[in-house]
Amino acid sequence: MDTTHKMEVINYSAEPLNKVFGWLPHDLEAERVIFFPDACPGKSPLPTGTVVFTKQENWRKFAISDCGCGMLLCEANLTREEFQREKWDRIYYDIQANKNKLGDLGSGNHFLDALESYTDDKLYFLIHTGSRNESKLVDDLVDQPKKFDTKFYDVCKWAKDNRFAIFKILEKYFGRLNLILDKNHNHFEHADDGVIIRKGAVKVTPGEQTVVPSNMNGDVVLISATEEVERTYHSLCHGTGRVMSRSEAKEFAATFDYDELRRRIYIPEMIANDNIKTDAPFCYRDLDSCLALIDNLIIIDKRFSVFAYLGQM
Ligand SMILES: Nc1nc2c(ncn2[C@@H]2O[C@H](COP(=O)(O)O)[C@@H](O)[C@H]2O)c(=O)[nH]1
Repeated sequence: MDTTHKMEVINYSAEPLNKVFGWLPHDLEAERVIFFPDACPGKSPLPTGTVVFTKQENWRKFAISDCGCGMLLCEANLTREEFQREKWDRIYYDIQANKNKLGDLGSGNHFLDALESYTDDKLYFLIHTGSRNESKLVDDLVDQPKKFDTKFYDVCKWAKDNRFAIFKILEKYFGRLNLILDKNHNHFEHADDGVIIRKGAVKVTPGEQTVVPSNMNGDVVLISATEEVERTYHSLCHGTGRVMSRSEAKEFAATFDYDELRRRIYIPEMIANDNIKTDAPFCYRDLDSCLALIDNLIIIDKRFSVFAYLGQM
């Protein structure tokens, strides 16, 4: 870390400041860094759940990895009772057939959930996926600003098209869907005299809605941003974040009750317990304690629970 560079830090996470600070790249020179409740280290240069405002010339190396990844929330013109497991199985095979092309959900933390609301009887879906291998196309361009920015926008467009390709597959089985929102949480934005990098964080203006999921067996909330998001470069978190690494999760998985999980949510049998062990519910933080940390930034509009899952395809 360049100790001569003064960096303002806002910590909305429950983690101690010295811990989250230690997750930042040693050569980052930021004016301001915001850690959200989902802050956690990952494979990318910046930790997940982070917003950075920097004037550093070579900032692009910090913006790479799963560029354009985001979440799409939509509503069916059907009731929850009209959901059919057979259709969910067929969606699994349709998505699997799209490996390495549009409509590829991918593995890791990416998922497709069927949701039910606590306040109405409608059927909802949440799609979380990104740019798959396309994202790597920007990695070698970090020292070529124009090419990097152009390719980055292309990759974000691909990631959005990817979510909409899955949306189309859902429509094939569940009829016309109404889009509620589609938000990219891995991107950059040129600002007046610097750049804002959002890693695992969405852009929101006051009054705008976004979605915060927690885990495959946890609740999801649709929230609106308050005026206070002016303080966070118009940003909010995109999840609750991991509490343990994938290797730690493998140890926990040995005693986890997958039968109980499968009784609570429908997971097609093609997805083995072993496949979901590093993304199982115990890997993630609790939703309500995360929301409490940002209660001045949000209004909760709607709450859902997950009742069917697809992932690790
Ligand atoms: N509803 C679900 N939420 C999930 C699932 N797996 C993870 N999560 C939450 O989403 C974010 C995704 O974050 P990312 O950093 O992996 O992009 C994560 O923070 C969890 O809170 C799931 O299967 N269903």
